Amino acid sequence: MQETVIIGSKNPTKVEAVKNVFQGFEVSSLDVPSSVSVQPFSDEETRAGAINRAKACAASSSGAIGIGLEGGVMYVDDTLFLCNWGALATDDGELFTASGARIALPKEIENELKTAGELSIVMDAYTKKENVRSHEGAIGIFTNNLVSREDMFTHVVQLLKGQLDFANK
Ligand SMILES: O=P(O)(O)OP(=O)(O)OP(=O)(O)OC[C@H]1O[C@@H](n2cnc3c(O)ncnc32)[C@H](O)[C@@H]1O
Ligand SMILES: [Mg+2]
Repeated sequence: MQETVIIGSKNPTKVEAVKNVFQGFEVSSLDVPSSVSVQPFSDEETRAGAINRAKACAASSSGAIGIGLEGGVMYVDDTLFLCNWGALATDDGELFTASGARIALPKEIENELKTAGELSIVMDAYTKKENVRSHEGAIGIFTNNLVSREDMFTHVVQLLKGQLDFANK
């Protein structure tokens, strides 16, 4: 029987990241709530969103591995950073979490975010593009396309799968 992995998002950057790492698995996507704010503003809240999504996916289908990936922002001193968290939950109660690479956001973006409330809105306005969050993402824009949102999430999913493999070897 093929093992099933359910990713708690329809965002293609997240779905592709899971497919990149869980090759040979059946990967499906499910739009589940993160049950945190639409724009998490700390590591704790972003990680909680990832965990909520992973647990909801694992609970949705017997024997499935659930994965949650969540984007947020957090301050280090007075600099706002992009942060991302992932969680992997199994239906027998195992839970692993990992965070992604961080990059400082320009002051202009930080200021706009205070008004707009959501980074996706700010990024589309800033780049004059549509749906940056489903393509290169903010991390792609601010690394001049060297690291895309899918690349960053792929690394997070590798960190999750690696921990699962280590625990079950
Ligand atoms: O459909 P879901 O899975 O919710 O995918 P999303 O793109 O909304 O991603 P998150 O909810 O995980 O991200 C939380 C918020 O931060 C925004 N965001 C996070 N990373 C971003 C990025 O790299 N580029 C643009 N917006 C980003 C995103 O649009 C949300 O407002
Ligand atoms: Mg979202």
